[in-house]
Amino acid sequence: MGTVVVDAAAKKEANGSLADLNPTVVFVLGGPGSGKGTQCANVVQHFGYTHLSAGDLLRAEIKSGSENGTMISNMIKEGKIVPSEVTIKLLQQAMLESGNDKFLIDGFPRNEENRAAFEAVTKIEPSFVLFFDCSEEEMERRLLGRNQGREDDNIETIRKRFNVFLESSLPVIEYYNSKGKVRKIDAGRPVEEVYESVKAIFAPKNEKAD
Ligand SMILES: Nc1ncnc2c1ncn2[C@@H]1O[C@H](COP(=O)(O)OP(=O)(O)O)[C@@H](O)[C@H]1O
Ligand SMILES: Nc1ccn([C@@H]2O[C@H](COP(=O)(O)OP(=O)(O)O)[C@@H](O)[C@H]2O)c(=O)n1
Repeated sequence: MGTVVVDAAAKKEANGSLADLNPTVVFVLGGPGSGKGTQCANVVQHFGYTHLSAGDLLRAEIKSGSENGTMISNMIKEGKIVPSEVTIKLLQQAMLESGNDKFLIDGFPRNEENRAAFEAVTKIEPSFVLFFDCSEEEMERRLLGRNQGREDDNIETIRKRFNVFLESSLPVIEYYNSKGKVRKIDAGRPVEEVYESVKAIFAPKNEKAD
């Protein structure tokens, strides 16, 4: 009971401060292994955004020994999407702690529940949505070669993640597309070529970025 009260108070405080911040948010979406994290690192270097990967925040939460750790770990091993409440809280905290007001939110929202809950809780609308479009064949090759020791980068979980992407995440991209917010990138090319396209979206016209 005590925990619930503390959580509600923390949530209220986080929302108040986030609303004051009026942050710029870009959602970075695409299938597993499409290169979201790789390209976000480039954007951070050149355009001053803070990169928040929902997956990284969830993995850090497991490592921190949080009471949700086991549940999150089991969901990630199954390629399932963790309840929005958990992920949104981590995103809100990370945004407030960053000291920045420009964010690349990577791998979120991954389903309709994520999308609607984030909008309802934070009142934040993304400026636009970067969509890394890549074939499953290429994504599978990249995930199997990623070598980060991730428990979900095995062929069985990869197939489950692809299904979740098709069934739950693509509809979110379609939703934003209907609002004219999607910037689609052909992510099947080499890293440097993909970045050229990404850069063109962030760089103000007639100005050069490194
Ligand atoms: N354009 C690319 N061509 C080839 N390999 C890539 C490319 N972009 C990323 N990779 C590699 O593919 C793997 C998955 O990329 P990552 O950025 O982690 O994807 P995501 O964040 O979408 O899951 C990593 O090992 C990364 O080095
Ligand atoms: N919004 C999110 C993002 C990730 N996740 C979980 O974290 C896993 C890994 O996501 P990730 O974004 O780090 O990695 P990729 O699947 O994109 O390679 C997903 O398969 C989900 O189990 C989630 O539950 N909710």
